[in-house]
Amino acid sequence: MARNSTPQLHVQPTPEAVLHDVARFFVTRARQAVADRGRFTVALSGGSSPRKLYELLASPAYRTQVDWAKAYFFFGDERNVPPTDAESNYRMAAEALLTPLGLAAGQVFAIDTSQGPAEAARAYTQTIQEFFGPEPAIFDLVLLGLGDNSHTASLFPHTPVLHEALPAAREVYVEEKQTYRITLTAPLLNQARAVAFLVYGADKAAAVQHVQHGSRNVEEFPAQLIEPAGELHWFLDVAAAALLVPTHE
Ligand SMILES: O=C1O[C@H](COP(=O)(O)O)[C@@H](O)[C@H](O)[C@H]1O
Repeated sequence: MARNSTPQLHVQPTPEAVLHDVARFFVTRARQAVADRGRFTVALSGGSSPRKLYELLASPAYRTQVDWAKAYFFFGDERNVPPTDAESNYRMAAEALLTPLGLAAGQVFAIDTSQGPAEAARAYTQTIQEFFGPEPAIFDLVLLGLGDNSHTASLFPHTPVLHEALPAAREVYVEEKQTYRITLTAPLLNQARAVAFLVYGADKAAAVQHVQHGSRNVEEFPAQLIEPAGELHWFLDVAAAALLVPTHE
């Protein structure tokens, strides 16, 4: 598949400004997708960084700008916990965005962890295939975060899922956290029309630098696997961008 993944950098002075930048990008992509294809499909990220973005999207300033009835929400990864658990990516997104928007049940596709990680991954692969039908599963937008160890979604360093060649969901045992997670594979994430990383804070600066400018080593820096067929955007604050060499455009 042709790659179009020269990263487009969007650097803002504060995390709050970055969040507004991503919210505007989200709205633009949602409106464009609905105009072009009649619906908007998005894979949400988890962890701590996106909660404020989701709250912003549900706030009056942004929620009126999207036809949410035509939006379909998936998850890039999930922890192997019930949806009520404080660690659940679904719970975070539901509290901050999905419940406030009052979406219909058929618009939100959570990863069902009730049967264990392997079955969760198998079932989620099937859920995605059934939603997209015979067409390739191409999300209009994939939101991603970046761990300070350069993981993204739940593509963690030195895990077998980094070598998965199929566009699918897979379980992964994360040694450093002594737990399973479920993640979309890099080939599936890379089918997206647009991928947007949201990264802020000085603790992420080294990972940002390694992923973007380090020598290629996907075992150490799994986010280097993200080379989408569509656009690749990095939304950073100055602290997270601090180790990038400035370029003059
Ligand atoms: O574990 C996760 O971490 C990454 C990065 O999260 P952050 O808390 O450092 O912002 C995130 O992309 C992923 O979805 C999440 O499960």
